Amino acid sequence: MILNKIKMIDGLINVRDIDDSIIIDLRYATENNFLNKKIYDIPVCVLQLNTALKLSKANSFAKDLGYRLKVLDAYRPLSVQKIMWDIIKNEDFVAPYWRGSNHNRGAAVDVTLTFENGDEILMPSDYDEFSERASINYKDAPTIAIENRELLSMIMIKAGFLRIESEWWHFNDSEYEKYGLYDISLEKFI
Ligand SMILES: C[C@@H](N)C(=O)N[C@H](C)C(=O)O
Ligand SMILES: [Zn+2]
Repeated sequence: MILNKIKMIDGLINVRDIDDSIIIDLRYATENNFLNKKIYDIPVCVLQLNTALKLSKANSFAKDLGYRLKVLDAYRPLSVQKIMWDIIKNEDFVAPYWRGSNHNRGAAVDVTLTFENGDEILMPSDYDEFSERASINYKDAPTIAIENRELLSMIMIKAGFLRIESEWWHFNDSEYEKYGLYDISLEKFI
């Protein structure tokens, strides 16, 4: 990887430029999401360079254990945060656009784990299932699902991320405060 050859805008880069072994399935670039609406024009996974390097490290840890990381969301332009907020308007599930989300900084990722063949492992809830089952404290799920949730958390924390209480799939870069909120279109990164 030659870092000075990578296209970078405000510290943000295309994750594919540093690691092509991470599975990327940006759900908001499809209709397979809680809005049933495609709100990203193109499926480009963008993060702050240092956040992307941490994610790559997490993917290596996962591979050492026989798994792979699958990214469900990464950098989200601020104007898309407003679209989401206008539909949901519930701070438990969507950060208000005037405060911004760590996704708008390119310093948060939504991830799960897959087996080596790419099949997702069982978790206590679906992605973006906004219920008590999404909480990292939810205990009334099959033991294997709880173990899988904790394995994902162990991998991400070891790589430099922090978890949040309400969503098992969401991880903030521990250094998210270094970054601003951006409204750069995903197309700029291809
Ligand atoms: C919408 C959901 N995937 C999400 O990202 N929620 C958090 C709270 C956010 O908007 O930052
Ligand atoms: Zn998230």
